[in-house]
Amino acid sequence: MIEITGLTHTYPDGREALAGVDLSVAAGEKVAVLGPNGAGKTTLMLHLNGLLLPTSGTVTIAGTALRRRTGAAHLAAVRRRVGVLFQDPDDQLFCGTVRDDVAFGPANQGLRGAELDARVAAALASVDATALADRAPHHLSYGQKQRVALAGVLALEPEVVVLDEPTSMLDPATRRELVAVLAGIGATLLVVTHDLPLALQLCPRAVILDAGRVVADGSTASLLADEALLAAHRLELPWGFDRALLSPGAITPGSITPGSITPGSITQGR
Ligand SMILES: Nc1ncnc2c1ncn2[C@@H]1O[C@H](COP(=O)(O)OP(=O)(O)OP(=O)(O)O)[C@@H](O)[C@H]1O
Repeated sequence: MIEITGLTHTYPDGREALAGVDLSVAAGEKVAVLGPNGAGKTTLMLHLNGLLLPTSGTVTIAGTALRRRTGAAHLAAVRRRVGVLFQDPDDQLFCGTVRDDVAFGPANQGLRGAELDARVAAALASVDATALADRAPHHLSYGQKQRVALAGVLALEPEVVVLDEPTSMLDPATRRELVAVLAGIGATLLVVTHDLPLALQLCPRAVILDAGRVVADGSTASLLADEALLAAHRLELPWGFDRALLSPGAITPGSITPGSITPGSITQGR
């Protein structure tokens, strides 16, 4: 589904944020993208739907390649397939009501009438935001905005969903509910996060990015169990984290339900 080869990105001021990234992700995989501040995670994410284009190298989504000089038709094809949830939901909420906001993308794709209404209702229900449909997005709390922004992404029924720090501002209950929603998504999922328990809960596979390169790629549990690897890349499990959760088979996709592991149960003191 995602094939990235030799991807470099240098910003106009000369800063090289990606220095040769190679990454393959199969359809339906859930992959966490970990790494210290400034590693290039957001820059990588912005290449997945062509918001940034490679300085060199190629990003191929379901067979459509994005290169330095990619045309509008290729960009549109990729953007139909890849939904991106930005770290700040205010970057993607702009309509007068939540319902209109969630409808915006599918309406742009040509959906109308009952079909559009059903798509919006299903997306809002999937993030437990049905009751917010008539509210003004700019009046919502941060966590509510984030759920509505996710509904807007899911309403497009993307094959790939990319999330940048989806839990950074959520209270524990909202976080737990979001994890359950994301665990149930059939799409290929890439999650950029500093929340290592989230990576473990949601993503069987993780990559560590540092200084613009992939420095580790493997099962999330095995990467998080490698204390030297974590220390080398400024990654830390939360205080009190139960290392038994890193044992093979301790977390399975089936164990993630709205009532399962919470950040509290993982980090509760020892
Ligand atoms: N628009 C920009 N212009 C110039 N440099 C940038 C720009 N955006 C990001 N950078 C630089 O590119 C590098 C990678 O930044 P990026 O935001 O991709 O890292 P990140 O891994 O997402 O970091 P964080 O965990 O802090 O969000 C950093 O050195 C950053 O300062």
